[in-house]
Amino acid sequence: MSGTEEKFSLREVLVSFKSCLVDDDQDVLVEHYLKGWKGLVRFMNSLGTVFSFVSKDAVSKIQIMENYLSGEQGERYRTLQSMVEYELSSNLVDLNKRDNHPESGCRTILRLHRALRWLQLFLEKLRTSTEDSKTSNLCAEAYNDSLANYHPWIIRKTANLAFMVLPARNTFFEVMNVGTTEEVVDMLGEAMPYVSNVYDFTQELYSQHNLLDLP
Ligand SMILES: CCCCCCCC/C=C\CCCCCCCC(=O)N[C@@H](COP(=O)(O)O)[C@H](O)/C=C/CCCCCCCCCCCCC
Repeated sequence: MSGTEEKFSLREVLVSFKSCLVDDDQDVLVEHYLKGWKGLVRFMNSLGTVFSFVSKDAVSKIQIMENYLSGEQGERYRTLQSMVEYELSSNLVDLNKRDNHPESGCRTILRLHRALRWLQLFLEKLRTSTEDSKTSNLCAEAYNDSLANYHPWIIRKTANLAFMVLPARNTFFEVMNVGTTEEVVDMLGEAMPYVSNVYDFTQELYSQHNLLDLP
């Protein structure tokens, strides 16, 4: 990582996912949701260029959402609930095939939401891992049980190859900039419920509106 880039901090990511839940966990602030993802992308960038195909995709999806947020209809994109209501009522979502609205907020968030399930599984595996656990195995298991179900063979293959160069658990924990292994494990335990609440809320919202299979 270059000296000018901000260092990853797991604490910051935790704060973002914590602060994106509002109205008694009944809504999610898009700005803070994206901030959480930006922090995670910073972490991934610090792991080297082998993950750049992943971070490029995440960055482009974050950018799509930031453009909506800073656009004329920005207020409609303030929360996930308001975004879904606005885009559906204005016919701005391609429901069956990509057509006039290939980059709707709803489909873009769905891609990140599916990745959040991977993150949830991966963080839990890291939290309960032992000293001899291999991060590459933990990451691959989490991926194959979640996001891989939505990816074509070539992406699954490339992702599984990239996982093989993930650093060892100790190094991985160091890059998180939290402190000792015990402190990392504690912080992961603290972070999990927030990530899960964000995931569960989004899943329920998308399920209610039949948005879980957007093309
Ligand atoms: C506490 C720190 C530990 C964990 C840190 C994790 C950092 C992860 C940061 C970002 C995660 C990646 C987010 C990827 C979003 C992927 C969205 C997606 O599924 N996109 C595909 C579909 O999009 P459309 O074509 O329909 O627009 C797209 O085709 C994907 C392309 C890229 C490949 C995605 C592979 C995903 C692997 C996820 C594991 C990342 C490994 C990071 C290792 C720490």
